[in-house]
Amino acid sequence: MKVDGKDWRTIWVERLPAEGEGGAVGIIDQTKLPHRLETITLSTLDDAAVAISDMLVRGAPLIGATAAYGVALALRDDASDARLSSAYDTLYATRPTAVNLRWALDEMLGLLKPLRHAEREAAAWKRAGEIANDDVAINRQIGETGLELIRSIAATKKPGEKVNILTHCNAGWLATVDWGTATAPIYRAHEEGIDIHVWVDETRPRNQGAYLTAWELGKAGVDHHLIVDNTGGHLMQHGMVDLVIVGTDRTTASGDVCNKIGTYLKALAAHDNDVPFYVALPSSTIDFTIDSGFDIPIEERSGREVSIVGGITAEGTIVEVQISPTDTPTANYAFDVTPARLVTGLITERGLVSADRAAIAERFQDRIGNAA
Ligand SMILES: CSC[C@H]1O[C@H](OP(=O)(O)O)[C@H](O)[C@@H]1O
Repeated sequence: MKVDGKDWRTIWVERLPAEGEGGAVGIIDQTKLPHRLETITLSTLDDAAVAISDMLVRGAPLIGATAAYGVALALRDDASDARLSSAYDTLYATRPTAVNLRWALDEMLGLLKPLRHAEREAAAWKRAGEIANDDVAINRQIGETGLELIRSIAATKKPGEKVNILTHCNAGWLATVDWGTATAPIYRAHEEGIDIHVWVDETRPRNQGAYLTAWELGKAGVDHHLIVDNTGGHLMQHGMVDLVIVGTDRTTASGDVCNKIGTYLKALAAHDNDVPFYVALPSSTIDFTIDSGFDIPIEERSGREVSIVGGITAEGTIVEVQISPTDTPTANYAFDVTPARLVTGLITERGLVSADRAAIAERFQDRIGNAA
């Protein structure tokens, strides 16, 4: 995506492995946004694992791509079965909810295991690059699918009226290699000159909406307003939301959607106010091995994320402040599950799909066969 005239991806190859020197990838350090656009270099397996667990990179597709490169980085000096297995386990343990992590690691292991050790490192870098490039193409296609949805709503508007879209957390290009999932239709509609406006949920406690989505949309010139998480229901009651589009970290074979905490409450409000509630996702985010969303592991993160917020002072200093009493106990569930019955449809790289087992199976039959 363009930022101040420069094309960016969230992750890129800085150096392919050459004689005696290992490869390296660059990432945007998303913990520094929106006030600093900083990059860092990952040159080891542990660099990649920490980048995922500490959320320097986050978002299901980007987690998958980073893990794929993490496997490639791991094979620099040792491409043995034991090293491959330990790399898988190290990366798999970083975060439990986004299924793209498992999908990418299974892709890498399935490719590399049968190869001779001497062939593995180069093959890993090649496959990781394909996963990253495929993500960009798939998200672009998700954008085309969602664009038709937005276009159909725009056709019902009077001149000067905007299509109002609400999104939760960050399912933007920062959550993927590029384009995003929920934002891909937004960016395509913006490119097509459709008059859109986005309500951006701040998305406590890590504020991916305030820190990341607001930054993305601002840089892209998309009209938007940042709102506190509890505003969405009020807006929907007053006809101020035409469409909700969110991302997902794992969607089941029956269409249950696991996404950032608070998504379920938005879906309830949308259902109660007859607002279309869509989920944008690549098929790599569908877990074909489970039906119930309640079988998805829900990450619990440090309570520090609840009681402390980061920001910038008037002098431009990045600070963190404690918002609760220092001894206040906290609970920090990072995701929730929206049952398929509350999902209007899935915006995928293969078009719109109903959030039900039969429709998903029909559209992705070829993927089911490969499921673990
Ligand atoms: C396109 S996946 C975006 C998805 O990932 C976010 O979670 P996190 O920032 O914790 O990785 C959030 O659930 C987004 O909807």
